[in-house]
Amino acid sequence: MNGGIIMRVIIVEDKVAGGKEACKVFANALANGAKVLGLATGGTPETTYQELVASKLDFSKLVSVNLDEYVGLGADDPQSYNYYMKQHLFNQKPFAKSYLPNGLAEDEAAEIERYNQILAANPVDLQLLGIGENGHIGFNEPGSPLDAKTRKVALTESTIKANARYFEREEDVPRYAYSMGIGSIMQAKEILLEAFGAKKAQAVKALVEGPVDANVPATILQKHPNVTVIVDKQAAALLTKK
Ligand SMILES: N[C@@H]1[C@@H](O)[C@H](O)[C@@H](COP(=O)(O)O)O[C@@H]1O
Repeated sequence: MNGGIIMRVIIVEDKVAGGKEACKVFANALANGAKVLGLATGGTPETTYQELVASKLDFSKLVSVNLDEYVGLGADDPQSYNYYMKQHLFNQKPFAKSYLPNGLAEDEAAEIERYNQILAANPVDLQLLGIGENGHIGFNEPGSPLDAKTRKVALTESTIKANARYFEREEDVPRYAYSMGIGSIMQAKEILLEAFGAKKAQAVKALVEGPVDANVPATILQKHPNVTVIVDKQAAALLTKK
């Protein structure tokens, strides 16, 4: 239970409508002086990025920090999250500075430290999140410590399978990633989580109605004071209160 904090849940027809709602949340954050945007990858935020690209919003004086990156993939690798961000947002709407973990860093501990320093120097005003079918956020898989900062994480089999659609073969999906920890994510002043499609319905039910449970990492968001959840009808299907 969330101790009285209300999570705003917006149910939309589909992911296109979801992207439009999300764009409003971004516009509002910018109007309120947001300087640092926390960004996410995956299929879910694609419509949001389309809306942001089409909008008049200006990110040229803002900083972005991303949640995660696959260990072993460089920024020029089409499957990397660095590449994804350039394709979906940065090429069209550049920021003053955009940070992602470096999947090719030789010294992993130094890379984690570097990213934590970036986050300390750039507190996130609005963090965009998707959600894994198993309730993961970033790459914080079930059982992740709820107070962790950036770290190297092993992907679960379910995440490897879910993300295999972006790779030629399932064997090509990296087994590790650098991810902002749940503690880092919870530092954001405001959080916007999106979920579209029936595969996310169970995770969304746990997120909105379940108890806080480290086995469903997203449920910790119930303890955050400013969370908006945008879901389509399919992802909202198991919610009891609509
Ligand atoms: N690390 C990412 C998450 O940030 C993302 O939210 C999730 C869902 O992805 P999708 O939006 O493609 O369903 O999967 C990946 O594992």
